[in-house]
Amino acid sequence: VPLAIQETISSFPNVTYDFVIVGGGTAGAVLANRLTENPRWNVLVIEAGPSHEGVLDSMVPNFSFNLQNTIHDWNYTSTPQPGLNNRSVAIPRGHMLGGCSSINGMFYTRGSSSDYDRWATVTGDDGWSWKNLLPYILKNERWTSPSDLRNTSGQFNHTVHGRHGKTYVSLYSVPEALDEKIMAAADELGGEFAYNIDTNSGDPLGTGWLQVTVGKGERSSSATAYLAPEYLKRPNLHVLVKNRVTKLLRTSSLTGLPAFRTVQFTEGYGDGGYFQVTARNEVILSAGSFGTPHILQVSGIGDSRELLAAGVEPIVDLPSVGKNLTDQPQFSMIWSLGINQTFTPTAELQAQWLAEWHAKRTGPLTGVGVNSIAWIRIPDSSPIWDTHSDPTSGRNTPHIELAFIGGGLYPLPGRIMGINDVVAEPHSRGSISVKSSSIFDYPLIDMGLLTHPFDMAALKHGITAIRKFVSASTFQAYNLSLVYPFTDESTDTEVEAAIRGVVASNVHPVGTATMSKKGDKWGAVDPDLRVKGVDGLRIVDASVMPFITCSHTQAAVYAIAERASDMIAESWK
Ligand SMILES: Cc1cc2nc3c(=O)[nH]c(=O)nc-3n(C[C@H](O)[C@H](O)[C@H](O)COP(=O)(O)OP(=O)(O)OC[C@H]3O[C@@H](n4cnc5c(N)ncnc54)[C@H](O)[C@@H]3O)c2cc1C
Repeated sequence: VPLAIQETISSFPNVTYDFVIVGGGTAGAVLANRLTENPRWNVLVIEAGPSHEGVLDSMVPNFSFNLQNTIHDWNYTSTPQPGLNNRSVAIPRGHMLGGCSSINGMFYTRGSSSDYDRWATVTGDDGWSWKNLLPYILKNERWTSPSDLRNTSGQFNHTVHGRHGKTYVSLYSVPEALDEKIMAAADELGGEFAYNIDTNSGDPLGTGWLQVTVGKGERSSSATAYLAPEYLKRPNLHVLVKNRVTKLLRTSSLTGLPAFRTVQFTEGYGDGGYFQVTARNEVILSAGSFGTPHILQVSGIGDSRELLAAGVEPIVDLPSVGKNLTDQPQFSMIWSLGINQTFTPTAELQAQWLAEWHAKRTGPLTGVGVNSIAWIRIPDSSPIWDTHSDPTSGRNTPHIELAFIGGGLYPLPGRIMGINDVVAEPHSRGSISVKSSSIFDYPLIDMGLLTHPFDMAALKHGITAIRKFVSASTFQAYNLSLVYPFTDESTDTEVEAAIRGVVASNVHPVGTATMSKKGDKWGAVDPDLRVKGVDGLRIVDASVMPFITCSHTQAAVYAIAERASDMIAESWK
């Protein structure tokens, strides 16, 4: 373990910290790196989970699912979901350095330009627009070749990528038989499925190749990138792991607003006693969409009535904390292939793949399981618009994401084919609320999945689009039969019941401490990410997104964190 990462606070030299970052996750690691570029600032990161170093399942792209339900996952469970026949759903969250970027599926998708332009409109800060945020998106990105080193020309647009950032981004690396079918179907059907050379240009609509946060055959997380050994050498960066922040404490204030510059934390579960650290400049909350609102709530910052009911003394009434929880409902349609020759990954093959990965960082384990995606917009002519308003940010924005899952190994297809149907920008909202004054009592997480009827209508539109897609002539050779979660014979009522029976969270919760205009009564932070009505405290993570992006959310989090680092540095220089 490098000196900069320690498990007890007393292992660090006794210094005054200029910034204390709560959560060494996706955003937190970016801030830790950028703020310590200034050698005059001492920065402490407090992370609840362990270090990322040496965790094989986090390094090998194909092993990411092994991390769920382990010490590296917070293992949250939702409340019973009325939209899902009262089922509770699992919501994994990273519990290690790098946070979710250390356990996620590595999809690299930015969303649409209108998503960011909408943030700029609702916050009144043009700095959040696509045009102004793009430099930060590129500042994060280090575009590189996929591990199979194939010729990728025509598979991406080099003008929209950054080459000098920290997080590796590359095209998928394990070609599959299904790939050519997907592209042949996109060609044959055209229109909404037409090939899009780069769905990360700000205009995602259409079918394209997947880009992933993988470089040199390994996962690139915010920990591997921003807390790389060269940065851990900085004497002004201290990273404390396996310590949970339990509360923010009030400190004296010069502005008249309540100040919260002291952080209380503990090793393990509090049995070893509690510690405190006070930041000279600011405390930055980067504990993620659940951790951040929960810490605010146990510290007395939130909806006063809710806090009182949970036995927490309210200090700052901020009713938006924990509201506006937004996530994408998703499920997979699965077909079996009616052909003789399909591929099965035997134990022997898997052992060979692992040996290849260890020796060369190449081979099938460098893949994430998906090579292409399509982003579909419900047409203006759809009857859906007779009864629903459009939740998306603009006309270049999809309602539905399709992700294609093959499971084969070139040239053989897998035994089954899956297509994920995802509502990219849902209407439904949920909430996270505090249960007691102890951080160790998990909060109540209501994902709100499928509580708005538009989201069901959108998923059904997705099913129609998927059926059209697999009707392309290229799929005839596969002799497909739909086996899950309904069949081609199912009635509309059966389909809807099946959807409610299987829909899960797309594990992209955002919006629980949302940005709004300065002076707005709703929202938790101003456009400069300062907590409203509070001094000395900012939030930098997925919780500040006022609306979800039509994407997997890590690219947007990286952009927020890169811009926030500049804003914070600017205000204390
Ligand atoms: C299984 C999974 C798959 C995903 N797949 C993708 C994908 O393929 N592509 C994509 O773009 N996005 C994906 N996402 C979503 C994406 O990774 C997240 O949106 C993003 O990483 C969130 O970043 P964050 O900084 O807001 O929070 P996090 O990365 O979660 O960071 C929060 C950190 O704070 C720590 N913390 C929380 N509470 C405390 C406390 N009290 N004290 C100390 N530390 C605390 C946590 O342990 C964590 O390290 C996935 C997420 C998951 C969980």
